[in-house]
Amino acid sequence: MNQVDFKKKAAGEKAAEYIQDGMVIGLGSGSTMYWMLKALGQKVREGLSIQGIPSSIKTENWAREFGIPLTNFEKVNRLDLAIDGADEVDPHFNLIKGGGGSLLREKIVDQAADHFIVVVDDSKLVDELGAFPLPVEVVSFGWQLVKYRIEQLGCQAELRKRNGEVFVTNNQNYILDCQFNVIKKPEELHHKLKQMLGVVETGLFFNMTDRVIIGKDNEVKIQERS
Ligand SMILES: O=C[C@H](O)[C@H](O)[C@H](O)COP(=O)(O)O
Repeated sequence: MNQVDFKKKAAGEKAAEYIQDGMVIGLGSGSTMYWMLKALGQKVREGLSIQGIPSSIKTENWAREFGIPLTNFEKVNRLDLAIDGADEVDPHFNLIKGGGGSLLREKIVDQAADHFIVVVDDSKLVDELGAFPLPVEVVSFGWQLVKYRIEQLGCQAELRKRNGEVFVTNNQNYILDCQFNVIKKPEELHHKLKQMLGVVETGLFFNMTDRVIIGKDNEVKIQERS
């Protein structure tokens, strides 16, 4: 395991400690969450009684592999806690998410929770968002037009591809990765983007995070919303 994975593992395992008996948990996506899910699976085997709602097909598969009981929004309409990774975290707890393409389901799950914990390694901490290209989920029809309009806001947008093929989200949409370099006003940018027909959701998460658990070289640091 490399040093970054080690930090992700430490943050993910720490987050699992916040899960209490009887809770319904939002299960975020990504490689840091893998470690949280693995640790949670162990707790379930030891007798912890919880249910989770996964925010991606990959997370659902991992949760099943680790024996985590699952539920869905047909059965519950609020969650006690959501835990999720992030691609960037600024000092105000604004986030960029969606590096793995799961931002829409993540936002639905994370917003439904009473409390929201973010798990990251320390490379994700930034002074200002925007060096990481902002993922924006768009409908496939007319994506070129949406790309053109987004670029008028001052970024370079690129249709996400994986192995030469267009990347399709779990919701059958496309992702435009928008290189802004610096995002001065995340909330304002989010609203501008959401007004564009064809934009489904943005990877900007704000006013949601209560706690950030950060895996560092030899420790795990916890920052709480002040
Ligand atoms: O779509 C993916 C999610 O927003 C992830 O939570 C985010 O990309 C962080 O992933 P990782 O923990 O693998 O760096």
